[in-house]
Amino acid sequence: MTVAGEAPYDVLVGTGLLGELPGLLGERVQRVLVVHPRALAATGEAVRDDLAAAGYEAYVAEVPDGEDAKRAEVAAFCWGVLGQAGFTRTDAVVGVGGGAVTDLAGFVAATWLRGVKVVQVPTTLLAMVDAAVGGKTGINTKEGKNLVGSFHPPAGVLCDLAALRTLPVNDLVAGMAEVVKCGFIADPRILELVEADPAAVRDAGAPVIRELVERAVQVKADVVGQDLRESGLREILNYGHTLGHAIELVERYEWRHGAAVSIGMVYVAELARLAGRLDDVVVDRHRSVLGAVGLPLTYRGDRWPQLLEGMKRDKKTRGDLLRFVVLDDVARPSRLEGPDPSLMAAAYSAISA
Ligand SMILES: NC(=O)c1ccc[n+]([C@@H]2O[C@H](COP(=O)([O-])OP(=O)(O)OC[C@H]3O[C@@H](n4cnc5c(N)ncnc54)[C@H](O)[C@@H]3O)[C@@H](O)[C@H]2O)c1
Ligand SMILES: O=C(O)C(=O)C[C@@H](O)[C@H](O)[C@H](O)COP(=O)(O)O
Ligand SMILES: [Zn+2]
Repeated sequence: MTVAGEAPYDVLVGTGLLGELPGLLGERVQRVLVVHPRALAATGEAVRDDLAAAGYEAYVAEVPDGEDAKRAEVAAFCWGVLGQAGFTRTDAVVGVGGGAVTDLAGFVAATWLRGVKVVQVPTTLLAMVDAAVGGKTGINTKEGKNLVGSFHPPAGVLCDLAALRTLPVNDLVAGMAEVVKCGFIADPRILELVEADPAAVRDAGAPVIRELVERAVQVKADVVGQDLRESGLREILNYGHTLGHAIELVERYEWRHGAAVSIGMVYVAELARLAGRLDDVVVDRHRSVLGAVGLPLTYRGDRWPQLLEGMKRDKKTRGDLLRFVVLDDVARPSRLEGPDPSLMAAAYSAISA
């Protein structure tokens, strides 16, 4: 499918797609840096070798696994490789990995010479349906998630479903949180598919995975195609992330993003219920769908002050005004601005373990 915008690009979903990479890189590219995590060293090197065989001057930058990749020091390491190899504005970066690496690779591409091309090759479910698509790039700081970054859309995205075969089940399940998010904010068919066979969605080889990926990517593409820079509509993709990112911060980035977002969605559903915006049936559906997939629904009850502090740094906050994406119903996202502190605390009590 194609993502609309100033420079439209394709997101390819299928198996055995790596041969499409030169086509997505386009005509003038001479040098390519493949950024990959340590866990995917063999894949990263194979992509580098394929590119070299196709005539590119190809390099690799091996970076740490998971959130450890999203640090300024790691971006600086990648800039060093680009500088040493003499990358110019017609050269390119390829991100091969999960969302942490595609966020980093996108950020490195966005900042090198003020912007060079990036093609994303996501290898986790979460990166396929969310992180690699849409051009949000970034790194963390000790104060919060993704606090440094830019909007830098890729030139193309290759979702090769074969990569999911080696993904640990807990990472597959974490990716399902963003898939379910797309179900709640825009495409209820996703919820029906998950509800019909929750066990299947924990199996990377199940046929339903492809439809779920395609549907979630379509939701994301529709949104970012209209609002790349998050001036309004795009905020709906942040459903569950206000508390979710605060949990990640409190947990020192040791939690999976999807697990934190799952709790964040249950929290904000409870908040919407308490604000009189969402009925019990939809709130309960959050718990049943996310729980059936194996995602967490509760969080420790003794962390409210830290979480509140973390939520103040959410990018949807304006001045002192906390803002949440809430649902008025399934597929009817809306905003809740500056909720009463007692309401926010009560919603926290409702999700406390
Ligand atoms: N830019 C966006 O729009 C956006 C959207 C959603 C999430 N994100 C970001 O994405 C990150 C989470 O991404 P994630 O869930 O993919 O986690 P991740 O990138 O941390 O990957 C999880 C683990 O799986 C390993 N891995 C990756 N592919 C593998 C494979 N095929 N087989 C075996 N192991 C593999 C990684 O090395 C890592 O250890 C967070 O930093 C989040 O903030 C960004
Ligand atoms: O693409 C978006 O926009 C999103 O909000 C998708 C989220 O799933 C993703 O985690 C994103 O990185 C969060 O962005 P942030 O602006 O809240 O840091
Ligand atoms: Zn997310």
